[in-house]
Amino acid sequence: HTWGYGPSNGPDKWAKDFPIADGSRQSPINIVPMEAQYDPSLKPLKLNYDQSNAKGILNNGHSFQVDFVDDADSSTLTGGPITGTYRLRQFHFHWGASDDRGSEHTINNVKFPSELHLVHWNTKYPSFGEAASQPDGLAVVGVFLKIGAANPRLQKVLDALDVIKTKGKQTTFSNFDPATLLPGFLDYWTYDGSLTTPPLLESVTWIVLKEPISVSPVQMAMFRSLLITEEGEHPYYMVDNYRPPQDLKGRDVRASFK
Ligand SMILES: NS(=O)(=O)c1ccco1
Ligand SMILES: [Zn+2]
Repeated sequence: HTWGYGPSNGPDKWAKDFPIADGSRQSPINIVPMEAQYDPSLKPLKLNYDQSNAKGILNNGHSFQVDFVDDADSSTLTGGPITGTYRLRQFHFHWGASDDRGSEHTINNVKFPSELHLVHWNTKYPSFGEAASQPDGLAVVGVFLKIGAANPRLQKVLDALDVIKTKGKQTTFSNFDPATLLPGFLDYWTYDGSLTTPPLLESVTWIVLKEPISVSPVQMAMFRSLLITEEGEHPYYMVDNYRPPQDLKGRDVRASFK
C-alpha cells in the first residue's frame, strides 16, 4: 500500500508512514508576494547544464522524470540563495486533471496547471542520497507552467512519453539542456522547505521562479496520458500528482527582486 495521490493513499494520509509530513519546514507553500521580503544580498541564479548529461526518462508511477549523469560538476546550480555547488540530479513535473489545478506552489492561492522541478544536490556531500538527509542538502528550482501557446521546448520531453506510458517504464533520453525550459528572467522567491513527495525530507532550499513558461492545452493532455499503473493492470491516469500548500509555520519567504 504505497503512497500516491488517491483518496486512500494521498497527501492527507502520508503522515501515517511519514510523520515528518507534519514537520516545521514542509513544502509546497502558498507564496504571498506582498509578504515576501526583498533581500538585496541574494545573488543571481547561475544554472549551467551540459546537455550531454541527460541520461534517461522514467515513469516512476507518480510522475515522470528525466535523470542526469551527476558524477561530475558538469550540470550545476550556483549563486542564488545557496553557497557552494549543487549538481542537477533530475527534473520532473506535477500537473492536474484539468487546467485549473496542478501546481504545488501557489501564488496568492492561485494554482497553475503544472509545475516543473529541477532537483539538485550539494556537492559538499558524497551523494544525492546522503545530501537528501541534510538540511542544506538539496536545492529545487520550481517553474510554473501557464496555459498559452504551445511550448516548443517541451515537445522533445512530451514526445518521449508514449514509450513510458506505464509505471516502471524508462527509455534513453539524451542531448537535452533543461535550461531551454527556463523563462527569460530568473527572478525568484526562496524559502527553506522539503521534498513534496515521500519521504518529505526537510532538506530543500526552494527557489521558485516568478516568471512562468507556456504550455498549451494539447500539451497538457499529453502529460495526462501517462498511467500510474503497470502494464497489464487496470489503467489509471497519472493526474493531480500534486501536494497542496503546507503551513508556513513562521518561515520567511525572501524575494530576489523588488
Ligand atoms: N517534488 S520534489 O522536487 O520535492 C522531489 C524530488 C524528489 C522527491 O520529491
Ligand atoms: Zn516535484
